[in-house]
Amino acid sequence: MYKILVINPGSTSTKIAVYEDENQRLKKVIDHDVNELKKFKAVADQYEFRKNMILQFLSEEGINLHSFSAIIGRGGLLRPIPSGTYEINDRMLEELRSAKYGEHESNLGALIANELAEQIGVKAYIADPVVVDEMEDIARVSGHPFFHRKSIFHALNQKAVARSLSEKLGRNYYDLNLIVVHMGGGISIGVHKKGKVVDVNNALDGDGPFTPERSGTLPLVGFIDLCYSGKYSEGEIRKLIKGNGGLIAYLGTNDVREVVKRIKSGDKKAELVYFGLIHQIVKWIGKMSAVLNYDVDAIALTGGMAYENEFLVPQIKEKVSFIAPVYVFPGGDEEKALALAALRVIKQEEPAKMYK
Ligand SMILES: Nc1ncnc2c1ncn2[C@@H]1O[C@H](COP(=O)(O)OP(=O)(O)O)[C@@H](O)[C@H]1O
Ligand SMILES: CCCC(=O)OP(=O)(O)O
Repeated sequence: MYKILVINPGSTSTKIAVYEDENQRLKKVIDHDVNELKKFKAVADQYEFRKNMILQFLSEEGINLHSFSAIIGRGGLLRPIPSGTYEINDRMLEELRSAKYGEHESNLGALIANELAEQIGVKAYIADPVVVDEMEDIARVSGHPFFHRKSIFHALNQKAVARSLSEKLGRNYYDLNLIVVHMGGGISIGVHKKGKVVDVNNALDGDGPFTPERSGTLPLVGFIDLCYSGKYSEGEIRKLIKGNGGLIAYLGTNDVREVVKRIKSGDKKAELVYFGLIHQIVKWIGKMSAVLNYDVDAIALTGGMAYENEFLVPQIKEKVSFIAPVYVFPGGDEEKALALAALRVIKQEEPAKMYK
């Protein structure tokens, strides 16, 4: 029996799971309050905070770190790479520590997994990091040669949910055209064309619908005016795109449950903003369906927001069901996907890829 520790840091939560072979024994989702995370200037500064939460969870559950056969973390911002399971190496660690390809909480997954694995002398891995790139060249054209559209998204959960959906449909993932909508701290809408994510919004860098904590695509000229207004530092402007954008900017919270509560108590501003967010998600589903010539076999809704059944799921279903049937995978399958990825490698069913 192999015992796997799964570490999944997201922008609004830390998820931890313990697997014994294919079976989930424990899982904990720790939601982070916006004000709690505000204390940290850079994502790397959250390292000890998030690591200690994981160690505290293990200690509360009476689990000895030495009992694990391997540790796997969510993979962060590296150079664009193919889907797969990667053994954590020095190059990867160095690039994540220095945020060479940018800052996101998923960068902490490999760093924490590596430190804990070293302590107990086992291997550490990541799988399907946020930089998995299967985009068609036509989707990279941005509108100006200075800029290229990039594939940065919830690759791990998008792939896991797409496979689960294919199974549910009794079809092969490589024969299907799917739209997968991951709605978490970031939101990505992926076009899965016969097993490849050929187009997706860059969920991190101001592209796509706004989110609980990101601005998504903004009106460009207004944005340039703001950059040159002298009112904001570069850091503040970057934060306005990621961290302090979206629901946080409008309503001061990244918690969709809190927004729903406010709407139900008659808060009209919360209603307008939240319905505006749903409106943007719907527009992106339509736009991405066009990439598939509207030949879409199914649409999947997933991520933490897909638990929201009062407004979000019904409104999206009402507006896009005519394109294809909508299936809901609340939360998603990230921890299971990570555990299975580690198991395939340690059982030698698949070789670990090397990040170069
Ligand atoms: N049961 C729920 N009902 C409504 N919204 C939820 C629920 N659980 C989580 N969310 C919302 O989902 C978002 C976080 O999604 P999640 O996939 O956990 O994100 P991340 O991995 O980026 O931290 C938050 O806005 C949170 O409020
Ligand atoms: C970096 C893209 C993936 C992403 O946005 O993840 P979170 O929703 O966990 O922030």
